[in-house]
Amino acid sequence: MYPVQFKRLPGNEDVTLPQKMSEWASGFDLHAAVTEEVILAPGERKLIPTGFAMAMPQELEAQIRPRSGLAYKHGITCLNTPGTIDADYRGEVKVLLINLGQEPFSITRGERIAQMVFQVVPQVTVEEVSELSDTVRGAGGFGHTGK
Ligand SMILES: O=c1ccn([C@H]2C[C@H](O)[C@@H](COP(=O)(O)OP(=O)(O)OP(=O)(O)O)O2)c(=O)[nH]1
Ligand SMILES: [Mg+2]
Repeated sequence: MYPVQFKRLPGNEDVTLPQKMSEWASGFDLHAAVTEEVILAPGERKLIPTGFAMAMPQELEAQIRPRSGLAYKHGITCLNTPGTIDADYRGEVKVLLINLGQEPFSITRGERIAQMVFQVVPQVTVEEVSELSDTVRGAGGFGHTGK
């Protein structure tokens, strides 16, 4: 178990902190901390506040992912999915939503807009080299094995 801390930001006492909606859910649902109703027009993107900041062990990251229900029913997704929350970030967590649907979408305070999944990030060493090891695939990519 990795210890993660959530800090409610001032003025957001009424906004639910990230929470799992079922016992074994991967994601903690994130709630909008908008002060008034926000409308996303078709094609429009907006950065939505969540009203909290957090701290996690340095070997973790958090990913901000869309909710499939909003994507399926309304075409609402995260533009930068998965959004990356670095372990050393102490600012407010925000969600970059975009409306890929045909209708305006309304976001009200407290509504669940996205989810956050924690991941372990392997620590690596890097070095610059002049030759890489050979593989069967080589430089083939972008569909070179067929459709
Ligand atoms: O969906 C997101 C993505 C990022 N962030 C915050 C946390 C993250 O640690 C920081 C930087 O994100 P990222 O590295 O993706 O953005 P950047 O454009 O590289 O900014 P920076 O130069 O600050 O790293 O912004 C969010 O709150 N929500
Ligand atoms: Mg960055």
